[in-house]
Amino acid sequence: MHLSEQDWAAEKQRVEEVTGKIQTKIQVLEEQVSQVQSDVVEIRKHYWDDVTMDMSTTEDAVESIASIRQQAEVLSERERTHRQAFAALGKMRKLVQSPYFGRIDFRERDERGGDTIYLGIAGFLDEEKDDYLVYDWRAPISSLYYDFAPGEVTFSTPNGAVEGEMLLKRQFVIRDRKIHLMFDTGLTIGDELLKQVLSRSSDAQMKTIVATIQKEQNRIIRNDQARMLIVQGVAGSGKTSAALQRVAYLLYKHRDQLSSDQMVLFSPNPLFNHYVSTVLPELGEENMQQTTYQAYLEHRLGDRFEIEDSFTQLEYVLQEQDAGGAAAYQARLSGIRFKSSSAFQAIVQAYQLGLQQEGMLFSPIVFRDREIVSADKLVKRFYSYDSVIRIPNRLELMQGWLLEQLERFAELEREAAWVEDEIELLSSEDYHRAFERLRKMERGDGVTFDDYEQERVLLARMVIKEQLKPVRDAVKRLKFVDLTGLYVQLHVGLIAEEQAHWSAVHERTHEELANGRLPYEDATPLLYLMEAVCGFQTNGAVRHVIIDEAQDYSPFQLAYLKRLFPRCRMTALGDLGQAIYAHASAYSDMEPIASLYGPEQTEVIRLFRSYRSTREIVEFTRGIVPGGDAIEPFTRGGAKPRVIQASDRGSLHSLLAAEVERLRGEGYASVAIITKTASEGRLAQEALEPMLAAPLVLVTKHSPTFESGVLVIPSYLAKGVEFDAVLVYDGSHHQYGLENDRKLFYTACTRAMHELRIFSLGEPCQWITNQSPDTYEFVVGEESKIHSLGKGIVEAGEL
Ligand SMILES: Nc1ncnc2c1ncn2[C@@H]1O[C@H](COP(=O)(O)OP(=O)(O)OP(=O)(O)O)[C@@H](O)[C@H]1O
Repeated sequence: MHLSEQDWAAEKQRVEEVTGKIQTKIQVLEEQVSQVQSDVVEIRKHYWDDVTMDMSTTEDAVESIASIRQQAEVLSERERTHRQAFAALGKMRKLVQSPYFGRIDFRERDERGGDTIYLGIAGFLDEEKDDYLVYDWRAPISSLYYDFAPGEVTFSTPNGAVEGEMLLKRQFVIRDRKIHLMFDTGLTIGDELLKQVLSRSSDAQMKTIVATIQKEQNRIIRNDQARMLIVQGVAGSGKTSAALQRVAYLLYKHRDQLSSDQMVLFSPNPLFNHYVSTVLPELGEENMQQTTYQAYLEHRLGDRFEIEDSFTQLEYVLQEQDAGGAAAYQARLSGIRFKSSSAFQAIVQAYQLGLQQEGMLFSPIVFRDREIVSADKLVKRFYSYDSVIRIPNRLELMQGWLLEQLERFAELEREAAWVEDEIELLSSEDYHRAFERLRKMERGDGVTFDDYEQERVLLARMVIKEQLKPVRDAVKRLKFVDLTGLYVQLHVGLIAEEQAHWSAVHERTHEELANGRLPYEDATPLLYLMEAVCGFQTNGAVRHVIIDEAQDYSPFQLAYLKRLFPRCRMTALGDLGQAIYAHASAYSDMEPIASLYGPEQTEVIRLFRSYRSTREIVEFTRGIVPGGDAIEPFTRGGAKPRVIQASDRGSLHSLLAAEVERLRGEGYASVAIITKTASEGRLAQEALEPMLAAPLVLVTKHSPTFESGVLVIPSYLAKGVEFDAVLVYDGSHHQYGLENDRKLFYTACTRAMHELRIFSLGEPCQWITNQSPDTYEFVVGEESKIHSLGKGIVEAGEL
């Protein structure tokens, strides 16, 4: 809609006025911050000057403690004020550059006149006039902007619904305190603006979307009812974006009860953690806790086993599958699927119940190769307790008993020859340390260190105590429970159940665990068994858990997370089209997630519109997955995806290198060569690196971050992220020919924002050839022609 010169002049003037006032506020805050900062420094410096310490009588002592406490309170109040002022200053510094992005004129029903409301990433109050010059985008009234076109509207407030009429909706792009763009919009938040935002080059880190949140995304962001909110959205539909703005919204709405450390995001990999870590700070909020499921497993079981990660498991599955899938592979696949299921969880539960009566296994308590308490004795002790006592409680009783046994053992060991030897071996430093420690320990007992006999007794005690420490610690951590044995025994019990390939599964599990390795599919069941036996751990402090790529979690893992966070609300983001793990492809809908809290507590929001990629890319990629017809492209045009067939690996690399150079020449900042596996990635990197002008970075599961530029990245690590241009390294029938490869291929292709090129060594896979030929261009690349063109950069289209 065309805006008049007066409109422009008025809005320009307003921007000047508002930014002027924000600037004044910044000065005030800067002074406040520096003042409070010096207060804090002063208090810390003179902390003890203002404290009166007198311990002569009880009253004096009480007074002294009160005086310390008072001083501590003064300090902590100042520190809090400093934190708040500093955070407010950060927000104002952002706001002054771009104070708002939207305006709505709203008249409440049965009222005259109306209000003009400007929306920005934070609110700004003109304190003198008590007037909000900018409303926070999360304020109740701001939802009008995202949900309605001008006309009849309604929004919810804590005091109920407010109805009225929206008279105007206007969008702005303000940078460096200047209006760059301004227009009045209709129903959706200007497609034009969205097009502009989406056309820009991708970044190594995600951006906020507050200025262009779409109506269906707003439903996700502001949903405050569901215990379990499932967002089932197609690739690039803004699931992650909506979830992050949702965190910001919840932190704002519940600012008195909720803090960022009570929210946890489970990311698909550490790279993704880094990719999304800038969104909340950009919105002036602190980041929530970010982790991966793998990191949690490491935290719980890392001291007992070398835990396989999900990527290594996936590499195994993909490589063995391509190698023809021998019997061992089939057995492992079947084991992975079964061990991920709720049925297996129920078996573990039933097994734990059975252990109340019989079957508990323990490791003997051993010290210096001597058995202090045998496994048999431990079993007898365990079953000597009343059978109504729960297993974890019995173990607690055993723990106390064992610690007593260790005390007794220590007393008896005092005369042992090894103790004498150890004392002899004490260095003079050790000896001195021992002396100091003993002096402190024995203070008041009238014991002196001059008495040789006394000295020897004390040193012996100390030596034994130190040497026994690991045994005592292991007892405290219930490590005398033979967890591995219990888990293997569970497998033995299932052999008769005729579960497919079970003998092979059992053998493999046994062998791996015996070598201290824990396969990924066993990690959650074993952890669950450990907790069922030793006592469940829960985290009641966490109030919101967000699971990204939720389709990649097994039903068992989801149930585990539910138990771990008993007081949380959950947001699960998923796309079945991208379910790439062997355990995940075992189910074909979101049922395992949907049934976690039951239908009454669960709400599902579906997103069909894909924002990441151009219309042409979406029209191609939606043909790869079943049900892809429902995917709606956004109206941003670009080139059709191009499939380039090479006859041998040499020409594949030449074609790829030429394409990379061409795309870089066109100004694309991030170009990703996506391989199926990590080993294919290494091969690609070695071959291509010498052929390219720019450095070629190989991204592995150990890379903590990635920057823009040219990357080689395995498909599963590219999950959740995006690139200006994607070059699928080898989309041939040979590489992606099986049904199991389809989702991996889809995941790789949907990472592209502007350009998609699929190279193929030989015949392309059926996920390409089954599509309508209108959706892509097909080129047979011939190396001879590359040379004949006689230039470094070759356009595949010219071949
Ligand atoms: N309302 C919006 N305004 C601007 N950009 C948007 C909007 N919604 C999504 N986007 C952009 O679309 C891209 C994809 O978003 P996002 O990564 O959140 O999608 P996703 O559904 O999590 O994708 P995937 O499942 O494929 O990883 C991002 O660049 C994001 O900034």
